[in-house]
Parts: sequence; structure tokens; C-alpha cells
Amino acid sequence: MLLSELTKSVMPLEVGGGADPEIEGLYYDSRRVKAGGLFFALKGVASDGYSFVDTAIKAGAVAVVVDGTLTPQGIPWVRVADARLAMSRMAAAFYGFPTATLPLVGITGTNGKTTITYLIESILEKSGIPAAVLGTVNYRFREKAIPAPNTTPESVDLQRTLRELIDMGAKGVVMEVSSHALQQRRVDGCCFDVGVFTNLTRDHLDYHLDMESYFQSKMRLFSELLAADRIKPKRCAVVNIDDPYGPRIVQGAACPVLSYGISGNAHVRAERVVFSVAGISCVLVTPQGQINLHSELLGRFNLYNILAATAAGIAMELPLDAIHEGLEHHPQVPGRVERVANDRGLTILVDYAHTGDALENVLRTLTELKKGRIITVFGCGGDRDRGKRPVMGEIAGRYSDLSIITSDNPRSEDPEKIIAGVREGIVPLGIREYGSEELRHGFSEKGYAAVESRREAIRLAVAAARPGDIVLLAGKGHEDYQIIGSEKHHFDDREEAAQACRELAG
Ligand SMILES: CC(=O)N[C@H]1[C@@H](OP(=O)(O)OP(=O)(O)OC[C@H]2O[C@@H](n3ccc(=O)[nH]c3=O)[C@H](O)[C@@H]2O)O[C@H](CO)[C@@H](O)[C@@H]1O[C@H](C)C(=O)N[C@@H](C)C(=O)N[C@H](CCC(=O)O)C(=O)O
Ligand SMILES: Nc1ncnc2c1ncn2[C@@H]1O[C@H](COP(=O)(O)OP(=O)(O)OP(=O)(O)O)[C@@H](O)[C@H]1O
Ligand SMILES: N[C@H](CCC[C@H](N)C(=O)O)C(=O)O
Ligand SMILES: [Mg+2]
Repeated sequence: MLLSELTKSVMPLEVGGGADPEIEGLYYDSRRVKAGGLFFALKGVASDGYSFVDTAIKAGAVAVVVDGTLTPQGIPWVRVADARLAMSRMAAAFYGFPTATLPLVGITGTNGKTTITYLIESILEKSGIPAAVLGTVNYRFREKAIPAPNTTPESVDLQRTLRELIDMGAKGVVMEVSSHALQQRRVDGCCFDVGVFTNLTRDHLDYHLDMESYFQSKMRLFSELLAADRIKPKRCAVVNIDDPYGPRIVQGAACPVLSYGISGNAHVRAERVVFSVAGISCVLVTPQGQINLHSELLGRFNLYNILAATAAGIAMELPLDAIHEGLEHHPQVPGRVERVANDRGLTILVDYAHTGDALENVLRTLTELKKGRIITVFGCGGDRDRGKRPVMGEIAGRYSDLSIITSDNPRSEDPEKIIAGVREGIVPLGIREYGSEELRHGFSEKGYAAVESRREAIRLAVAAARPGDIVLLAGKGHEDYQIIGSEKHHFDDREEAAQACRELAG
């Protein structure tokens, strides 16, 4: 595609450098540029992409997109107001506008996104629409699964992946839209039909700094990206109106809204709800009729996820029986309240709760359902929001009979310092601190322990548990790695728990 053709998809401020080269690929990282590439100089948190223009040219870039005042020399260039936005739009054009002609659902919010993508994927499949999914677990269509470095990929990678999955036969797409992605314009080349808002609670304040900025990032999906146009004249915002931020999204949405909730008068709501160890039974009330639902998902928070997926199905005008089928027969969402089989009589659950709200939701649910005690193993990620550490410590300590504070992904931080941050929330509860050795023989009163090695912490939890107890391994869910320093090594909570049970049996 010629540079001039690509440039039509943006409103350039200025174009220079003479020639109109054929563009063979789009790049935002000089280390990956190949011959014939168009290089986007992006201003980042750590560095300014403009300083890599020369490296990109040496690597074969034939044109550059910039958004500052500096002018590249000896190469065709395009100046735009916002290079990230231009990159999104040019990427969509380069890959033939993958999402212009099929249903695209985007889900945003602090918690629930991944779970909801699985439910909507299942509903779409039951409606006869083979669906591709992009999110935290992977980017996938049918048997093809691409590892996901980010929940929402950078625009160039996103549009390329969408093109690939659509060419393989996907007729619908469901994607998680992170606040980072919205802030960084990664999804601005996407034509959304439906946007879902789940909830907004504390997370990522290392990046967004305060809740209002975090909210405003999420809001972009509804106030800007869902505005109707000629390509998609009918768009819809699906909004949880039980969340304190829900009404603000409703007010600011640039398209019609379909609300969902448990309390109040939402368009899509649940009545006659019964929560049990077997799951959730309820009547889903929708503008298109009612569904008598029996789901194996546990807890109130999952009822919200079910309502969100139902409302998305209604917004896409999918048949009610397909929505019903999709909600009752979907695959296990990896690492979301996932059971680890064992013969010790324990309920071992691996869950991705890595925010205070998620941890509280899961623990509250388990408290309502428990027969024995609750043992929680958890930590907090390094190089991430530090403020959530004591909050999660307090929540774990409050709901659990035993909390074992351990490492999540410490990344570049000292694991002991992260644990100290979590401990700040648990110590004021005045509960007993156990040493590792004591725990090997069980525990008698409510308490906590700090064990840096996650492997060791999981072993201690299993050893300390008695039949009937619940062991919750929180924070890493589906992750099959642990990042310590700059090393990423294989680590899977589900495998570790199973191995711990085998060792104790032998
Ligand atoms: C905080 C954040 O989101 N950072 C993203 C951001 O990086 P940055 O702004 O720091 O970039 P930078 O390192 O300053 O570099 C600026 C530019 O120079 C380029 N560069 C840099 C070095 C070089 O030698 N040559 C070169 O060209 C970089 O590719 C970049 O385009 O822009 C980069 C390029 O698009 C992203 O890869 C990077 O995501 C990093 C990997 C990341 O970890 N992001 C996480 C926090 C994230 O996005 N998470 C969300 C949320 C998950 C959730 O909700 O749970 C997600 O969607 O996954
Ligand atoms: N609707 C919900 N409200 C609050 N907590 C939830 C909800 N759904 C799931 N959770 C909890 O949050 C954890 C993360 O859920 P999920 O992976 O579906 O969310 P996510 O929004 O994709 O998270 P991430 O931003 O990390 O990708 C779950 O393991 C569960 O503990
Ligand atoms: N996508 C989120 C996931 C966090 C999961 C947790 N295990 C951690 O590493 O902090 C992030 O990168 O902040
Ligand atoms: Mg997710």
C-alpha cells in the first residue's frame, strides 16, 4: 500500500520528504523494523520514540510518522497531531478494516472482563457465529491460540491479529479493552458494535494516578468509540448500573444504553436468585423475554458477569435460546475459581483475584459457601500499584482463617518489601503470626504467615489444611509463569497445588 493511501485514513498536519514509498509493514519499535516499514515515533513513559528514528531508518524504514515539532531528515514523513491515534487508524486501513463488517464486542472495567469474554464467545458460538477472542488469557480462534503479552495488544498487533483470525473464519470478535489500551489509543481503529462496562474499583493507580483519570480512560469507549457512524449506525453500550460509576457512563454514552444489574430497574436483571455451592439459579429478565438459568459459576460477582454477557447478547439481537445455551454450557474460564482435583478432601481453588475488590468478592462468596476453614495464599505484583497491597492484606486477613502472604510476580521489586506492604494491612487485625514450621502441623486459631517462595507457601497451605477446608490460591490464575527480577520462569498454581498434594500423599 502506498504511503499516500495510508495517510488518507488520518488527517495529517503536514507531509514531507518527497517520495511516496510502498509500505510493506507498520512498526512502533525500532528493534523490530524490517525493510519497507513505516515507523511510528511514539512518545512513551520510558523514552521518546523519536530518538529511535535513525535506528529505524538503518533497519529499513522507508517513512516515518511523527507528532512533535522535529522533522526527520532524508526520508518521507507524515506529521500528525497524535502518533498513537494515527497508528491505530493506519493499522486498521493497512489490514483492510477487519472489524468494519462483523460484530465486535469490547469489554472494559476493573474486574470480570476475561470471564465475560468466555461467556459471550460461548453465546456467539451457540448462535452460529464462530467467534475470535482477544484478552488476558490469549488471542484465539478455535484451535489457534496466540500467547497474549498484553490484555489488549498495541494497535498494529491488534489489527494484524484480527485480520489473521478473521481470515481463518471468525465471524464475530469479543475483546477485553484495558484502560491502558484506551488511554494509549490502541483500539481507536476498531469499529465496536457493543461496549460493556463491568465495574470500576481500585487498580492500576501506578499508571492512571487517580480514580478519576482511570475512569476517564474507561469512559472513552462509551463517549467516543461507540458513537454511531456510517459504518456502524447501530451501536450499544451495556452498562452495570449497580456500580457507582455506571450512571456516569450512561450519562456520557454516545449511543443507546442497555443497562444490567441485580437491584433496581435495569433492562436486563436477575430475579429469584439462589446462590449455592452448585452455582447460581435465577430468572434472567430481558426485554426479549425470560431465561430460567442454572449456572455452575459461583457467587454474586459471577451473576454480574452473566448479566453482562446476557445484555451483550440482547444488544447483538441474538436468539434468547442461544443466550441461554451459551450461558449454561461454556468451557471453564482458566484460572477463574478453577478447581484443582485432589484426594485430600480439600476444595483447592485457583483464582485471578489480584485487586482488593476481586479478592473480597471471591472470599465473601467462599465464606457464604464454606463448610470448613478458608486458607488464602496470595501476594501482590511488583512494579504495580503499591496502594492495593495493605488493602488486599486486610481483606485476606479478615475473611480467611489462615492467610499466607507470598510472592506474586515480584518483577524488579524486592519480594520482602512487597510482602511488608501487604503485612501493613494484616498486622492491625491483631491476629496470630505463624512460623512455617508450626504450619506444617496445622493451625488452631485465626492467623497469618509470610513465606516468600510461592511454591513453599502453596505446600504449607495444603499441609496445614484439613478435609473440608477451602484453599484459595489467588492472584495468578491462568498464568503459567512467575517473573522474578527480569527472569520469567515456568510456574503454574494449578500444577503446584497438585504436586503438593502428591508429595504429601507419598
Ligand atoms: C505502561 C504501558 O502500558 N506501557 C506501554 C507503552 O510503553 P512506553 O510508553 O513506556 O514506551 P517506551 O518504552 O517509553 O517507548 C516509547 C516508544 O519507543 C519505542 N522504542 C523503545 C526502545 C527502542 O529501542 N526502540 C523503540 O522504538 C517503543 O516501542 C515505544 O513505541 O507503550 C508500549 C508500546 O505500545 C507498550 O508495549 C507498553 O506496554 C508495556 C509492555 C506494559 O507492560 N503494559 C501493561 C502495563 C499494560 O498495557 N497492561 C494493560 C492492562 C492489563 C490489565 O488491565 O490487567 C494491558 O492491556 O495488558
Ligand atoms: N464482575 C466481577 N466483579 C468483581 N470481581 C470479579 C468479577 N468477575 C471476576 N471477578 C474476580 O476478579 C478476578 C479477575 O476476573 P477476570 O479475569 O474475569 O477480570 P479481568 O477484568 O479480565 O481482569 P484483568 O484486568 O486482570 O484482566 C477473578 O478471578 C475474580 O476473582
Ligand atoms: N494485567 C495485570 C495482571 C496482574 C496479575 C498479577 N499476577 C500481577 O502480576 O500483578 C497487570 O499486569 O497488572
Ligand atoms: Mg482480563
